[in-house]
Amino acid sequence: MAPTTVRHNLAVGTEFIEYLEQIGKATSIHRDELKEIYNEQFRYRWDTRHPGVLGRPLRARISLLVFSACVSEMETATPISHAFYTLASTVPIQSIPITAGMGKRRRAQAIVQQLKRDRSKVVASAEGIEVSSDHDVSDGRIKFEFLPGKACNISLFVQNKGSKTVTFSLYEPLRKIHGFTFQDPQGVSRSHPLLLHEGKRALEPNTVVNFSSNFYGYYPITVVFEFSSSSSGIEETFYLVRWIAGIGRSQLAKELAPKAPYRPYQEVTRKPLTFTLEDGVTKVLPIDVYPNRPSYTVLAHIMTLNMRLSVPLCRELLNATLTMENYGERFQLLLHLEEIQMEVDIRKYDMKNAPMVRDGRKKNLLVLNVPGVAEHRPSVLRGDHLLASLSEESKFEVFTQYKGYVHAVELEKVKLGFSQKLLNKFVDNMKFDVTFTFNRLPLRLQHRAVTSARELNLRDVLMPSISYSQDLYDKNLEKNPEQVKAVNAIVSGSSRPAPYLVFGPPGTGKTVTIVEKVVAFFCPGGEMAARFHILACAPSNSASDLLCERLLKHIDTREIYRMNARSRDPKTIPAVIRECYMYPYKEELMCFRVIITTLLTAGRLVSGGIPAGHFTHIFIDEAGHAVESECIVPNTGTQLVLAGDPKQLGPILRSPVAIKHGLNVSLLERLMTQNSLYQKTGEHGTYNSQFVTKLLRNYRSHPDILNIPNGLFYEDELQVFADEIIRNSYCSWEHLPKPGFPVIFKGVMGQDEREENSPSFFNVAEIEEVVTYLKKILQTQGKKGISQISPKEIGIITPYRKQVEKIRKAIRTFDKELKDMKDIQELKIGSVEEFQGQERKVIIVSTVRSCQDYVKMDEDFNLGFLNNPKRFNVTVTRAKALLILVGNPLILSKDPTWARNPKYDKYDRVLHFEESLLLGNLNIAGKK
Ligand SMILES: Nc1ncnc2c1ncn2[C@@H]1O[C@H](COP(=O)(O)OP(=O)(O)OP(=O)(O)O)[C@@H](O)[C@H]1O
Repeated sequence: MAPTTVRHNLAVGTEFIEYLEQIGKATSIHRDELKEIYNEQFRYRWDTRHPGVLGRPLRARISLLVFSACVSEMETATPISHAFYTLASTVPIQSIPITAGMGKRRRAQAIVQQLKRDRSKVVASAEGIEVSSDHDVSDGRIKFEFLPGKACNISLFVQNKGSKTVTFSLYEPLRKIHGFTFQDPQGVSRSHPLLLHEGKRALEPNTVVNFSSNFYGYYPITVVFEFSSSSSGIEETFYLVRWIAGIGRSQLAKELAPKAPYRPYQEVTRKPLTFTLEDGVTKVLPIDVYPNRPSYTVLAHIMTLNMRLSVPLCRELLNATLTMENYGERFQLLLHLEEIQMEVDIRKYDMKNAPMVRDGRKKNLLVLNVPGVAEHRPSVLRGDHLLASLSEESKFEVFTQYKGYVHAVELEKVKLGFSQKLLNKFVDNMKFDVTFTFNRLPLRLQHRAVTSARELNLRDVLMPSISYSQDLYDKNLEKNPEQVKAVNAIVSGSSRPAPYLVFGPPGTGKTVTIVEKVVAFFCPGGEMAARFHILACAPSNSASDLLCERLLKHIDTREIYRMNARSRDPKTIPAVIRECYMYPYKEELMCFRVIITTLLTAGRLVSGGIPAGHFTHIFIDEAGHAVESECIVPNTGTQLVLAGDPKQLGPILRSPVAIKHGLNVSLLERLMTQNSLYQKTGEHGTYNSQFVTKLLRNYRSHPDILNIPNGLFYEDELQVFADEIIRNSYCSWEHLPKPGFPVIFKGVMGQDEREENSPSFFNVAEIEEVVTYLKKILQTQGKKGISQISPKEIGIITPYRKQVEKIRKAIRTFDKELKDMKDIQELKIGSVEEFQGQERKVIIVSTVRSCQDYVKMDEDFNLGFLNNPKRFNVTVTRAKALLILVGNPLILSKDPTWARNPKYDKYDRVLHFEESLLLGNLNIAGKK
């Protein structure tokens, strides 16, 4: 039987009204006649049994369904602050004309338009009617706490404090949530309405909400109350809405609860400033690799002053096709646009009246508390600077801005080096207005790279059309497996001077093939090795660390140098590759066979004067994740090898304008989609292996883990080649809902919360599940053939930084069993970005999102898992043997990627997810 969701009921209800119109019975109000039509004619029309709506006056029921769906649509479509619910007190729902030509959707929209006027009308008392409870919070919200397994009763009182009699005809939850039941001593219904006489107080509750759940979590429900009163002989219907939520928090959840209510940063608006700048004290000497520009706030200013471009010329440039002639200018403009957005974004964090104190150990440093800095909001790194002015001077016409260099970032505190002039007059708790800045070095390096592209003659790399080395290429290699083909093509330089691309789905060995195998080939020691110098890069530190760790297995440590940015916190570097921060002299650097660094830090090699042509090969792993201008930061015109997957995370950018004009398309993706050398040709649509190799053998995951991404993103081309013992190592795990199927979806009714100034979200109910599963995994030692697992073989992925921080705290600080466990620090907890390129035997994912209101925000700011197929893809392809997904199925099922499962129709899928809530545990693909 089809499930009776609100939406489904709405569909059936409106369909039935249409049917009544078709048979000329639309105006019938006779209950028995409608009942008969419904049961005898309508209900079994298409062999689908529609839900029973017997026993209630049908029309009224349908109108309430229409109303319910409208309110729930409003709830889901708009952020709370903008969701104005106006109940058409002047236009009763029943009287809205429903014309035959009007589609269901339009009809619902028409009603929404009438309802969306004033939320307060459905919250506050109307006609003197009040719906209240002992648990009222405010704004129509009723929250109560519960303990798992213990029933709770919440009394609701409906009272008439007005001056005329009102009829209370119905109450109904908008959507059924497991655990809630309603008791109603007076049996209010449309057929038995209750008259509420004016001024009469309710002595006993009209409605009792019973709730119980065996699980902690956040269980919200929306209840609609229907009333009517007559005015000048006309009967008017109106509605009140109450949002009721049961909250169950364990001890851990209480410890992780918001430290203070969320208060978004207020933009500190200031009049135009006249100030003198007083430089501070820094340990890190800024290097000028490219002329530093003043900070910009206005697009026209940049274009006219710095690029000498008028606005129409900018528009023309942005819309033009990318050529070598406009390459530098176009990318510079895109980078400027990105910078403007960075400038706008960082202004949100500026602080007013922020106190500073002297550092306890180093008296020449001042300490500023910056909430959110631990999660890079704002992003403040060692070597960056900020500007501070004395708050008491801010009203002066002219005042001094002190430049404070960041010496250290510790949790929420930033230690700053200011000039002696400020230190001389400083007393503890002196108040400052603080302006944050961002480090322009990455942008400057990219400006330098794109402007010198033409000068360095990179046409053959960026717009390749030929290869000089055709005869070097061994055609026989085509018979070999893809990895061998790729290695040989690179070694023989088959694509030169064009870049060689290695792309393929997750776990197909791009990193291994290209970096480990090729680099190892070039570095056997001896005479041959002396000819080769390799630069291996990746866009992020975690991917570069991974390259280094893997190469260290094959190459002598003395041959490799992992170059880290000075701003990098040494504590974040894996122990095996921890390096000192002093850069070796140029001559020393040039002796290393392999240098590994991030793309941007590679700019230091160029600044440091490493001659063009020193590196024989430049490898870029995770190239799909890098902005094109980042990819050419290290480029000196040598053989470039790009490894990546355009279906995984792309470049992360802020500016919608820069994104619209292509800055979010990586070099790898541009070549693959726009350059004929890298496209499929011939009858069978094959790639030219002289320039590109596509890897299709997955060496990482169990087939059931791969199944969904394989179908969704790779046309089921991926083949399973993962080691059988490893991939099956959790198939007999006792906690699998379906034995042999190592994917678990754990449905959790949680709440996405924020705290203090941090805009990032967390969800404590999900953290509890993550911790519970983690313990189960770690406690499964040698049972039923499952071998002991070390924390370093487990990864926890979540899209929000706050959730990362809270999960870390839960595991490393609060949980008594976990915090002292051996190697627990090695358990990686991070964002999807930090897991790109990584793999673990077991992956636990916390999706966090539990409120539909924020989904649009995630989409706009490129956050979270919803509406983000690339992030979904990276997340679900990290696990080798066991994947556990923890999330709210009601929210996730609304996302096409999460909900996509061709085996179910729309309603089944919703039921399927809802069932996971009821059962507590569901194996997502296990139900066939
Ligand atoms: N030829 C091979 N034989 C056996 N195992 C392999 C082979 N190539 C790669 N692997 C293994 O497969 C796993 C995935 O490899 P790798 O990380 O290089 O994949 P990738 O394509 O770079 O993945 P991602 O797209 O997720 O970054 C690793 O554990 C690696 O050791």
